[in-house]
Amino acid sequence: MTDKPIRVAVAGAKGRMGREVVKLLVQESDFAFVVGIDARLDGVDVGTTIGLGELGVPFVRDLERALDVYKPDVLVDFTTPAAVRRHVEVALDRGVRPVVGTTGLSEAEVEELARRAQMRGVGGVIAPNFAIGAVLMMKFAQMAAKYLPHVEIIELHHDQKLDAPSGTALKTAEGIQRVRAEFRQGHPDETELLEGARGAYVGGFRIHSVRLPGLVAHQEVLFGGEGQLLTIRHDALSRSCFMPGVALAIRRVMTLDRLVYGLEHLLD
Ligand SMILES: NC(=O)C1=CN([C@@H]2O[C@H](COP(=O)(O)OP(=O)(O)OC[C@H]3O[C@@H](n4cnc5c(N)ncnc54)[C@H](OP(=O)(O)O)[C@@H]3O)[C@@H](O)[C@H]2O)C=CC1
Ligand SMILES: O=C(O)C1=N[C@H](C(=O)O)C[C@H](O)C1
Repeated sequence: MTDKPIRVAVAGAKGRMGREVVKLLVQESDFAFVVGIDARLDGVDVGTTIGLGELGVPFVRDLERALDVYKPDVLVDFTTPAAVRRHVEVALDRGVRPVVGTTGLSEAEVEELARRAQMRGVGGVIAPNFAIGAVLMMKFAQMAAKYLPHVEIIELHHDQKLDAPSGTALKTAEGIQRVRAEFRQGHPDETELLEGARGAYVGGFRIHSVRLPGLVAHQEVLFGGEGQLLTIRHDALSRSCFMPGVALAIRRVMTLDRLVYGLEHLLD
């Protein structure tokens, strides 16, 4: 007996990440791409819109209708910080498992969504970064912070990004805060001559956000100690680097009975 393919809906299918996800879904035989969600392209074929040729898979304007009519097992979401929370709620309430790459959810919102998933008995994955290299960068940064607690994060992204700091930078900071006793770095009398010069303050250290055309997604975590510096850096040079993580999440979410935050929870 062959297993049935996993039915997948994609919110944000015509965006930079959504397009890559659609390519992934049509390449892998254990996935069936059933519907795209887009407010402005109701009824239009997703494939022709994103240059993949006719796929026979429509865009549907309304998320509720898309889930009710096409009955996906999984909703992949790469949309915007403004849309993502409601999308996850709608999916969970219908028993559809969310796999979310969209950033901008606060820790409190993630906790609230995890409670909702538990109440409904539905699995889900929220991962601010699906690239294995970025997951390792966050892990290495957490290891280093225990021994080198003076740290600054610099994240660099393309200039169309809506949220700052990035979800990856915030998750890196959360991990560091778990192992670093809180203290305020730098000189106590330090003054910003230009507002924002020292970046965003989180638990005693700083996150700096750079936005430029030409960049994709990059992050450095810098540690300083007496007579030494350690830099941990990850560069996403192409959005294809996120796809193995997305594929893993779609497959693994089918067996989860809770919502997990971070790809690391799906790795050995
Ligand atoms: N977790 C990870 O590994 C990664 C996460 N990201 C995150 O993914 C998100 C998307 O990034 P990216 O693809 O670059 O962004 P894009 O702006 O290229 O794509 C977002 C898409 O979502 C659509 N959209 C907006 N609102 C809705 C809605 N309510 N319903 C359905 N579709 C909607 C947009 O349509 P329109 O333009 O018409 O509004 C657009 O097509 C960001 O939050 C980003 O930080 C990005 C890369 C990796
Ligand atoms: O918007 C992006 O591009 C990215 N967003 C995610 C984030 O905010 O961390 C992941 C990656 O950095 C690319």
